[in-house]
Amino acid sequence: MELVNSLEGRLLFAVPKKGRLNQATLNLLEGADIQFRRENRLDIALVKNLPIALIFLPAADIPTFVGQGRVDLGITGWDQVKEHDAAVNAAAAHGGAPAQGSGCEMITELGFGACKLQVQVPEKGKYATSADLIGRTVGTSFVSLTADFFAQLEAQASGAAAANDDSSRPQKLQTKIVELSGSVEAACALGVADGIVDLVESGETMRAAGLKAIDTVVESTAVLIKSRSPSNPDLVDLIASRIRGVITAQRYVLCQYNIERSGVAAATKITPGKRAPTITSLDDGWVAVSSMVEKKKIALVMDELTRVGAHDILVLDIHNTRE
Ligand SMILES: Nc1ncnc2c1ncn2[C@@H]1O[C@H](COP(=O)(O)OP(=O)(O)OP(=O)(O)O)[C@@H](O)[C@H]1O
Ligand SMILES: O=P(O)(O)OC[C@H]1O[C@H](OP(=O)(O)OP(=O)(O)O)[C@H](O)[C@@H]1O
Repeated sequence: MELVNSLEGRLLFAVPKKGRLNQATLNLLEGADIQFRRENRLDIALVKNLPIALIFLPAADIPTFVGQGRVDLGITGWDQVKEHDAAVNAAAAHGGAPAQGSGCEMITELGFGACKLQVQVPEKGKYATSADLIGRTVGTSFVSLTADFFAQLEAQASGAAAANDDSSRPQKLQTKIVELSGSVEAACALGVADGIVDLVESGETMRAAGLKAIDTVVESTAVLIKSRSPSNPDLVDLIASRIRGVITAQRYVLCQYNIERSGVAAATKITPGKRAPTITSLDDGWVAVSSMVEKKKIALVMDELTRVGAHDILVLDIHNTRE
């Protein structure tokens, strides 16, 4: 109770308490110098160097807390935000109200937790397209997105205008959606469902279960989200800017090289930098160039730089950045 009282005046920031997004989120917080010590089993941690409290929650619940404005900021999967959105809109439609959305605003993608929510069916089974599953049973943890997806398919199949908003979800879906909380891939083999809607990253889980993907419902990455009216907008901006800086540092390396002035135009085409390269004059008509390069492209960039006459090419890790 004492800890709950000490939340007064602090920006509340929800982070995944376990699962796929937990470790990458903790690394991001460390990079953004958000210092805290989490007591054993406690789901609230006070940040030592900023007026922030971290709230450790399941990734699936974070859009609810942020959407209702109970928590100011959150990190979760875009799939979870869209699922919450779909659930809120379906509930509003059920009560006869217009779609109102989840109340979560995306600030930035975070560059980890990439996966796709996909329709999957047995590899050697009789279903080839998602439309073949209309009227059948589909297992998923994402019941609202799945219901919307099949509502659209059913509307298209019945010749009705494509349903773009959730309020046009038919009262009674022909397709039966079965809610499963995990190990969804087991549902087809065990006869619980004809197809599933589940997350795919490498595809290993899917293939091991003898399934194949036939459609994509949502493409997802981890995102930083905020509520519509956060308690301290300046602090939200500060955190967003620190986090963007860390993400950029993770994505880029600094490439430095020397080249004769006559080769600079060709070389800086290869390394244009994030904004522009830094060029410093050296003696004897040579220049030193320093430029940010995407980590995943650096080997090719070094090959090309060598080809246009660059020397002494160095690649340095970037610890942090700020725009
Ligand atoms: N294989 C994956 N690769 C990349 N990101 C994933 C993967 N699986 C899940 N995610 C992302 O991580 C989020 C949380 O999934 P995760 O399975 O870790 O949840 P969890 O909180 O541990 O819940 P559960 O108890 O249902 O497993 C997902 O919503 C998705 O955005
Ligand atoms: O395509 P892949 O790389 O194999 O990843 C996909 C799997 O990862 C997630 O599950 P997770 O392992 O987090 O456990 P869960 O099934 O308990 O949610 C997801 O639900 C899939 O099952």
